[in-house]
Amino acid sequence: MTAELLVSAPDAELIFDQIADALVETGYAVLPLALPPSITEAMFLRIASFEDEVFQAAGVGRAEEFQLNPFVRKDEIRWLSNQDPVEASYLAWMEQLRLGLNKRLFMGLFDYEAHFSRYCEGAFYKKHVDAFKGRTNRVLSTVFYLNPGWALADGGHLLMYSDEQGASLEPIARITPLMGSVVVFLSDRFPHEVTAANRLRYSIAGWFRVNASLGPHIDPPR
Ligand SMILES: O=C(O)CCC(=O)C(=O)O
Ligand SMILES: [Fe+2]
Repeated sequence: MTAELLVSAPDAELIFDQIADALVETGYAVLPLALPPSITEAMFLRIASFEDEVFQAAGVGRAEEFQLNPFVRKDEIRWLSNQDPVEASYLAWMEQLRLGLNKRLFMGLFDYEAHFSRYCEGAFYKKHVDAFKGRTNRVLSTVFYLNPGWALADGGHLLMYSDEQGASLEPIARITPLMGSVVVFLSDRFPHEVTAANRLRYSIAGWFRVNASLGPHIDPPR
């Protein structure tokens, strides 16, 4: 076996099977390693290389409802684009996932948008849902983590709640943002939060969308 084979990508079709099965069973999937290590590594180097000015304060709501609210979220973001070859390789993998899920689950996923997120020390994102039932075209959320050697004491956990639970109840999942992990979940089903990070924390949040355009009204890209 060559060295290249040893570090070869996890079989994408198998990964897509796992994600599809988990979505059917529980509505969410957590995979410790999904993307080819070369993409993970390159994306880490990319986000780590950004100057502060590259990021913008993350807001809440979309379009005319958009507002900054540092009591809700303190992460900073930068949207991905196909202009950069590294970002394009990540988006290409997500495109494969889009097609793979449409094939397996007939989800009608139409496109994908994603941004880098940077949580500086102390940053958090309070409990929220990524989509309100019937009010959005975001249907499936993805989060990808780029943090080598994340310890429990580093905080910054993604806590997922079941939508039937009240505010005080225990999360159904507590996810460590460890390098290479991927979380995929139905956007309108799971309230979730990012607890305060005790060190710099990188993730990429993304959303598969359905085409919600009706008649001549073209749904805005963002
Ligand atoms: O970074 C994470 O773990 C999740 C971020 C998130 O929930 C979001 O950006 O909507
Ligand atoms: Fe979210």
